[in-house]
Amino acid sequence: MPKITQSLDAEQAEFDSKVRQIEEWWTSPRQKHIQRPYSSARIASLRGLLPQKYASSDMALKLWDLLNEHRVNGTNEMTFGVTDPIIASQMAKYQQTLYVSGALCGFSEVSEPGMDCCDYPLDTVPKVVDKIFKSQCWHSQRQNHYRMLQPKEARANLENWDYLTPIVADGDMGFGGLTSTVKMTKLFVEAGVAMFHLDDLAIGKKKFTVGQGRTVVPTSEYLDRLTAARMQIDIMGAETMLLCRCDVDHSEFITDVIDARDHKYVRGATVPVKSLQETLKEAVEAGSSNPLEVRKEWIKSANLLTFDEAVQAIATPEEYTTYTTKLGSGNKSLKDRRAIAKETVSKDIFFDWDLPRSREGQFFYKSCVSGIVERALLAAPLGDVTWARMDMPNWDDIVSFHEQVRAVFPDRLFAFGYTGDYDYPKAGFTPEKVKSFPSDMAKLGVAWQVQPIWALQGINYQTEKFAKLWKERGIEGYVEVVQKPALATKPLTDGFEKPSYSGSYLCDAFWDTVAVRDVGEGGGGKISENRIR
Ligand SMILES: C[C@](O)(C(=O)O)[C@H](CC(=O)O)C(=O)O
Repeated sequence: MPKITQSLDAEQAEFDSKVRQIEEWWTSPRQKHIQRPYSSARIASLRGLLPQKYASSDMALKLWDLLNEHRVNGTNEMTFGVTDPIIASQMAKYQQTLYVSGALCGFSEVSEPGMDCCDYPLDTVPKVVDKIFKSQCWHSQRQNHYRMLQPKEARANLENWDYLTPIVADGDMGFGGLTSTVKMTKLFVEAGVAMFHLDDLAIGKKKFTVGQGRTVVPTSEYLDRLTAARMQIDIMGAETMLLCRCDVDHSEFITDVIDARDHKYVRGATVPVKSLQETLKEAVEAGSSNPLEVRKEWIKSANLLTFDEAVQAIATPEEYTTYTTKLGSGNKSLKDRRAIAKETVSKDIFFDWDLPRSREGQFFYKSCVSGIVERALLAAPLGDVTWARMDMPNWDDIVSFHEQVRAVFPDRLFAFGYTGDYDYPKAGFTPEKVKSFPSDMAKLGVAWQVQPIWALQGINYQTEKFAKLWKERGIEGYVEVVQKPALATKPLTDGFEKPSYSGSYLCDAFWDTVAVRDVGEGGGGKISENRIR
């Protein structure tokens, strides 16, 4: 291996210049809102010596412009989840972005399918992004080639789609410790993603049917995750956008109480009872067949409250006012809260956040809008877009959340996901309100909106209909219900009619270019690239 012979002075000058370049880059309109907790020199020192350029940067800049245009106009992009390049190609005609959903990938892009538990390998979603991005490039190539086969005037009548729609992808909770997040980020950038989201959910603790809610990680862990991703994007010198998703809404647990900023939302038992785990163990040993019911009863008996709620329940109204005044608006730890309560409230406050801890050690957590706002505000400077993921669309909460964040960051971009099983009537939405929901949210700055799992509900529905038709009517049904309408659809659904979706012209052009010959009838007609040139 040859040694690098550069002088120390030259090496230092090169390094200093790289640091200056990074600093300049960070002041660009796309970058200037981001606040890094690390220096440009640290990033320069973390880079390798071979400068790389990533398509992810081009796609991110495109997305950045698109979403900011929407924000300024109070409009929005509407997209849906996709894992299949064929579906992605048709979306390009109506959507300006695509979403690669983790839930969908977990169902269809792995050898062992399962519910949206993020238990698939960390490269699963990046691989799907890579597949779709390459297909977008291919469509763009074949369309461009086909157009350039035609004389200039004829091109006016041809379809001309922008297949290079920026891809937004699901980074879930980063798939492990910080080095996993770094590796996943690298894969996303290399795959051509425009933006990906990282959530504050706990790894391995997504539960759906056991009557328990989501689990979030401490604020500090969430911010570290986002910082790890941002650092890796910076190391790569990419423009890739980071979407900070916060899952506090409807979260029932937090994994740890290491961060005092979370203390006011942690719930504890306010009566001296046996711990939940002891109670469950004893119940099971005594032959209980319904531990869920035992858990429910225990929760009732323990009167779970946050510390401040426990103070309010015990103190006189005057004492509580003195308590909250002394508390101020800072993020006091439980220890500080206890000390203030001791000074201001005459009775003792019983509060034990260990008694309710789950089998896996999680603490009970009170989800509320202020909790989401606090996290979103802390996360915002590390990312580009904010998403408060909601289990149910509560309009008042949606307005309150976005208004509070916008009061601090007026130009903030927001995202929103129409989770598949939203029950709109139950959430108080009239049909009119459902209709205006996207545009109402757009006025709050929610520039990017997604139905993440259409491919489950929608494709299942369409496939079931076609499977029935095929069984009952065979090829006649196919011709009448699929082929004829597909070929009659304008714009074309790219179903076997010229301009050839299959890319046959492109394929023939390769032969043609290599062999410098006409491709003959049935391929590209008599047109050859060499003749056009
Ligand atoms: C967006 C999401 O993360 C996904 O994996 O698609 C899911 C989708 C859903 O549950 O509808 C989520 O919102 O958690």
